[in-house]
Amino acid sequence: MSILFSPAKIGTLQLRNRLVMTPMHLGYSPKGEVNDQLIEFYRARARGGVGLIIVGGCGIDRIGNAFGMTQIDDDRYIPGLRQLVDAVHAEGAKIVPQLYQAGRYAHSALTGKPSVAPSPIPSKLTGQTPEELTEEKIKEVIDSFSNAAKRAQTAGFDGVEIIASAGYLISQFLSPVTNQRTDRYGGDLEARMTFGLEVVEAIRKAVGPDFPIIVRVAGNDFVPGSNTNTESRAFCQALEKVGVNAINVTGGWHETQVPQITMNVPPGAYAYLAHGIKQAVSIPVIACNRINTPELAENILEEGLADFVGMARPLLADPELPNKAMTGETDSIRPCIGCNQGCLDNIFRLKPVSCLVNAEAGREFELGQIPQSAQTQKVLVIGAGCAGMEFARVATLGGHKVTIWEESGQTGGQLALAAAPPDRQDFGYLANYLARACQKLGVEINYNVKATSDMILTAVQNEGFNRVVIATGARPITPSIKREEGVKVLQAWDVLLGREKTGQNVIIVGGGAVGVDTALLLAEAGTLNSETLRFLMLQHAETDQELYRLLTQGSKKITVLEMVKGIGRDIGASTRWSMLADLKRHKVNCLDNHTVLEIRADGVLVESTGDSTQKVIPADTVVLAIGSCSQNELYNNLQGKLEILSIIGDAAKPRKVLDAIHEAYAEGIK
Ligand SMILES: Cc1cc2nc3c(=O)[nH]c(=O)nc-3n(C[C@H](O)[C@H](O)[C@H](O)COP(=O)(O)OP(=O)(O)OC[C@H]3O[C@@H](n4cnc5c(N)ncnc54)[C@H](O)[C@@H]3O)c2cc1C
Ligand SMILES: Cc1cc2nc3c(=O)[nH]c(=O)nc-3n(C[C@H](O)[C@H](O)[C@H](O)COP(=O)(O)O)c2cc1C
Ligand code: SF4
Repeated sequence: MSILFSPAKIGTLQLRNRLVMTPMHLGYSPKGEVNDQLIEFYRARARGGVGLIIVGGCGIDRIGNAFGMTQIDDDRYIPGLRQLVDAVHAEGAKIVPQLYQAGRYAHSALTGKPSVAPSPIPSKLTGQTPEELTEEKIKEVIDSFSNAAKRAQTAGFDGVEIIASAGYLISQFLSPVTNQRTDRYGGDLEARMTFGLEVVEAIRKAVGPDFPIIVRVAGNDFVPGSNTNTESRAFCQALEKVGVNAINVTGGWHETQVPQITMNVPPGAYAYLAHGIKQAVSIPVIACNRINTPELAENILEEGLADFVGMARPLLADPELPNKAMTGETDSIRPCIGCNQGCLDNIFRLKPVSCLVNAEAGREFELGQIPQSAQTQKVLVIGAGCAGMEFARVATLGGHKVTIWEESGQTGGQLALAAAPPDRQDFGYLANYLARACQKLGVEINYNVKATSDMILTAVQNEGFNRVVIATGARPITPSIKREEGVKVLQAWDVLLGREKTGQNVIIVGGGAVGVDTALLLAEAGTLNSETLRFLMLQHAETDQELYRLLTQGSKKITVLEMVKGIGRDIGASTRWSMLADLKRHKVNCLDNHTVLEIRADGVLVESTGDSTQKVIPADTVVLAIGSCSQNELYNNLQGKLEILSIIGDAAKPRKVLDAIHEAYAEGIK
């Protein structure tokens, strides 16, 4: 019997299961309103079987909100909010809004007003200095919280969640780093809790004793000098005393230097934070962050680390995850791979949230169901990378019959390369999902078939294909750099796939994502593996310092050379900083603004863009990571010779997985 799918309560609120969709600010409400896009997004998640939906941050005022945020700061939003509630209720799920005030994380360029905070300490996120809240203004913010909660109740929501995590306003009051007040809101931990507790008390007064209140806390701020799980436990105990019904435990602040939700965070890594809180309170506790499979969720509940499990991005990636888990179809769940490329990176770019693996996310209203074709087409796809497979999946669902020819002996194409560096294995899960989906749908994949134009034309003639899709991807570029004999010159793709071995002194030419990936893979050589680390730690065999050195200092000397300014510029903002920090940790020498002039027997001759000085950097191996070019010859040769011919993914233009998947989806529903 599954614990995850057993009914449970938060206060008076009866839920059909213990899976909670944690809040995501989606950027779907340009004017703060509930609209069809938002309603259909959440309706799909409710239909998918989740127990409770927490609507992503809802602005309680106009000084602490963000772009495209759903607003709950005015009665005029109530009718729209009610429509949202009704849609979710009709699908059997419950729904609460998250009441959001960002404090010094709000940006004046978006709100039009200076941000506010307990103390005027510059924000690491915005670079702006907030205004210190006077006691009078504090009262106004508390009123905004309680008025918003009352509106939520009027709109028919099943409760509210208050955000006291991630470095937003309430966490700013809780932390000694951001709260330097000398009045009753500042000082020791008890005083710093005052604001948060007053918010809860005001809300409780506004909504009455039975309306469920959840508070989202940071299980550890992961900010030097700020609160840890110890202080968070004390806060949660105080929250329980003032009538909070559940605690939602997330990780650290946005400004933390400890990755929170990137691909390198091990699944379920932060469940221990929820457990720490659970040991201190008797109200239900929700564990979250990178809990990306139902099996892991079940395990967390089984081990007693929490009472509920939160998932945000896994439900963006696959709204049907709960239903699929309940019916034993876990292997058809489309996995969230923690890339952030469609979701969080979009928020940083002030764009609405989408998803790399799910082209429908955020477009449920616009797209509806995959249209069923009136006439079944026989389609030949060349290439079983993510573009070819996603096309095949979607076109088959639309009623077509698809055959794929794949040159190699496996599916996934470049996903195998993207998955090769340390902590990037999730790309492999996407490849596995697409291959399984194609297999289940009866897509015929013929391996070890290198298509030529003649073969395609013959197949079209003899086998009756009425449509051909070219999804042949890309190949790495070999630059025309002058080379002397003697230095080993390899392609990054071959190194990543283990087809070629480097020496000990390696220069990587190209500091984009592929160069960074390759450097991180090579930097692992000769470092401690996790099993040995665990053994040495348990035995107290080495000092922490020595273990850190052994984990980060491998056997190779690595230099990354980049012609223009900046390393890893094509990596999304939410992930780039963490990968650059890894390069630094591993002492990878990164030289941007350096052009390679020659590859010589003794190393590489480079010129600095700034002062045009030249030097030779010694190396025994040079690895090329300077980009890729489309494999579009088939398409070019076949143009005009076939009735319906198209080209998708990297074959059309080398880009990213998101582009390949979304383009394939669009082609698939044509
Ligand atoms: C090291 C590396 C890291 C990357 N990291 C990321 C990342 O972090 N995020 C991201 O979004 N993107 C990343 N990318 C880019 C991403 O992997 C590609 O954009 C995407 O996989 C392209 O998919 P595709 O299906 O269009 O092409 P491919 O994956 O190249 O697939 C093409 C397929 O066609 C087959 N094929 C080619 N010619 C023929 C033929 N004549 N007959 C039959 N079959 C043929 C190939 O064998 C291959 O399987 C990375 C790429 C690399 C190399
Ligand atoms: C695009 C995006 C927006 C988010 N917005 C919020 C938010 O408004 N409030 C909040 O508490 N957490 C927010 N989060 C954090 C998520 O609730 C969740 O804790 C995080 O994504 C990790 O969980 P997951 O791995 O299940 O996605 C957001 C996350 C993403 C990716
Ligand atoms: S974009 Fe990436 S991280 Fe975000 S939900 Fe989709 S797969 Fe997950």
